[in-house]
Amino acid sequence: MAALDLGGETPSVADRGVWLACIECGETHAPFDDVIYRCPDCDGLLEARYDEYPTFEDFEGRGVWRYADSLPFPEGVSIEEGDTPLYSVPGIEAAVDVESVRVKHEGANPTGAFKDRGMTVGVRVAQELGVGRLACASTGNTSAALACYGARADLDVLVLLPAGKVAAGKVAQASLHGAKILEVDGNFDACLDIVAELATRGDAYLLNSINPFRLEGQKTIGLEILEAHREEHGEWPDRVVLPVGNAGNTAALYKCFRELVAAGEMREDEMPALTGVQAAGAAPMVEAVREGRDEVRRWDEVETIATAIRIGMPVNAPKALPGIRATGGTAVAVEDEEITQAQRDLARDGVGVEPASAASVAGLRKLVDDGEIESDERVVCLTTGHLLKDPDAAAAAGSEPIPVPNDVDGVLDAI
Ligand SMILES: Cc1ncc(COP(=O)(O)O)c(C=O)c1O
Ligand SMILES: N[C@@H](CCOP(=O)(O)O)C(=O)O
Repeated sequence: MAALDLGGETPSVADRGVWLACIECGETHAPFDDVIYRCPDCDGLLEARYDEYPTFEDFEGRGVWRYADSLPFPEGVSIEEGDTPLYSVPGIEAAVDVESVRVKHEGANPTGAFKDRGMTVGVRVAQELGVGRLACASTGNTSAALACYGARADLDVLVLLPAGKVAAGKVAQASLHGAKILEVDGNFDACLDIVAELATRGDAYLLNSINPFRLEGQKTIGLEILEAHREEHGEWPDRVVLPVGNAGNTAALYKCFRELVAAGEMREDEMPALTGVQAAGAAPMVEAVREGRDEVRRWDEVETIATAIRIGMPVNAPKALPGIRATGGTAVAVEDEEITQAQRDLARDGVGVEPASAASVAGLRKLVDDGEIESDERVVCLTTGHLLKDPDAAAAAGSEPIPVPNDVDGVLDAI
């Protein structure tokens, strides 16, 4: 372990080696005395900090909790999340002019999305704080994961969904795991505004990605990518391409890389270039990156087939934008048709994903075509959720079943 910090104030309130620091003013706060989501002094986003940052040698075991030395607890409310595959995708690799493409498939998590990594940590923190009710706003996957992990921890779960805009598989998951589901006549951002207000009033513990402990769990995506990529290629990837909604993963991966720099595992100039992809109909981060702005402008009207990333105000933008810049990354918007084509291409390589996940591959293709990604780069695309999350989108992207009569000749005619 390396006794290094990530900058900012030396903590006055360290608790078990972990504390919260404001990314804006640097003020530090005890993590488990009170429930806080933002800096009480300046309203900035909070980040977990530790008195030591582990090296790869310190990790043992499997899944998210293999990385317990970089998490706030030695174990969590776990159903064996993490340890997802880093697939080769020969068809995509042949079609895209880069050195290599690998796909980190987070659809292989217990509830079929990366959110489980955040919830195994976040729900453990909720237990520590002794809260009674967990809550989130969701485009679907967060609600499925929170319902599942809340059930496992025997805690009440409340979820607010944008009415009519959440894929069927996700609502079914939240429902069966026992969450109370409220459908709001508004988009995801409106749901988040409401649930954040409930949390501030103390009516629920918020487990969206504004919660800094959620992102601690999601940091392990980066650790797994780096370990697996180095094992296969002998080096870190040059670039990680990922879909962006609330920008939690972008923030978490940047934090992962910075902690490895702090631990002496990685040089700053080796951090993979974080490359965010949004749907053209919901692209406030892309707009900010392309216009060189430090702040994201809220989009009130958002629309895309990739309902998981139908988000107009990414709450983690103040963490994610610096990550994209510091790593030499970029951001790009893709059309829904490009997303659907990438979903088909991934499926032909044997990787079944929901539309938002396919955005990463669509974005890679676009950036290569535009000459923004070089042919000598080793790239990892993050696919964030399983195909069955959104069966309607999958069926629409696939081919229609052919009705045939009940006899061999009829079947032979059809083939
Ligand atoms: C399947 C899927 N992909 C991507 C995202 C975007 O991730 P983030 O909010 O971390 O940017 C989400 C949710 O936001 C999601 O559910
Ligand atoms: N895609 C998300 C949107 C909410 O993101 P979060 O990471 O802030 O919880 C979802 O599945 O709800």
